Amino acid sequence: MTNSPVRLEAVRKTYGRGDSAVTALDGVTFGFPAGSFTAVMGPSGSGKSTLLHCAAGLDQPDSGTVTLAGTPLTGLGETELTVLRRDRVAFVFQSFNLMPALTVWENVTLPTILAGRAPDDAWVARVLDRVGLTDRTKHRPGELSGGQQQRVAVARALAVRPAVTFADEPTGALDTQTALEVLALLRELAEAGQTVVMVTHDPVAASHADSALFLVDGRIVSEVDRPRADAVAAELAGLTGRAR
Ligand SMILES: Nc1ncnc2c1ncn2[C@@H]1O[C@H](COP(=O)(O)OP(=O)(O)OP(=O)(O)O)[C@@H](O)[C@H]1O
Repeated sequence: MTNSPVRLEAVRKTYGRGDSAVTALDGVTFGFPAGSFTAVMGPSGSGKSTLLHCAAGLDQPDSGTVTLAGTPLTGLGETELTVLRRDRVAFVFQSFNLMPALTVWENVTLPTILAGRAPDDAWVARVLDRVGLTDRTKHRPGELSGGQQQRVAVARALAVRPAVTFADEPTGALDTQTALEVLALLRELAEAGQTVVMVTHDPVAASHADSALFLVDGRIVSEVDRPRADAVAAELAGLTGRAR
């Protein structure tokens, strides 16, 4: 775990109090290796999104430590966290958070500009081509379909070429072909040395990752290397029976 851009140690997270308390993460220790593409899987309510949010510094664990891009998050102020997330991390979440007044091209290049760097126009054009939006670069989000907006969000994350990309169901709203292009782009990021952590319910999406990590009741219960879709589906079917 020495070279882990994302490391969790004994991370616990409980929501609510007393009788209604829910332990979402129950002592998770894991290091996501540099240059790896990991699918986080498990039954509904097993803690996948909570793990992603804690790992990305969007949510704070009750105990344990998270180290992101070499920086321990414990004790960081909101401003330091914001700068770390802006400069080193990309998010592909289901809520797209696109800027309605900006064009597709402007949305995709905004994080790089905010980080004080010049966008790599050739790379941005390539990413937009891969998500099938080359002819939409001057459109605004309101002029696009839901799936197209999600593709803009994916392109925006990939354009930054961050140290770590967190993706929550990145292919959920996409057609099969576009989903495959997005997964291939995530794979490319990992091959270029970046670290990709993807929450998904889809065994086919997980089969594009280097490994699949399985959660049950807030604990990591297994990991499958070079996951095949059928093996992932079988593992999930077995775990669903064990969930509370
Ligand atoms: N803000 C919250 N307040 C109270 N309970 C929460 C909150 N967020 C999550 N939980 C609970 O924590 C547990 C883990 O939730 P989490 O969203 O991490 O699961 P998940 O594996 O991502 O689920 P799904 O696959 O359904 O999206 C669940 O029991 C959930 O109800």
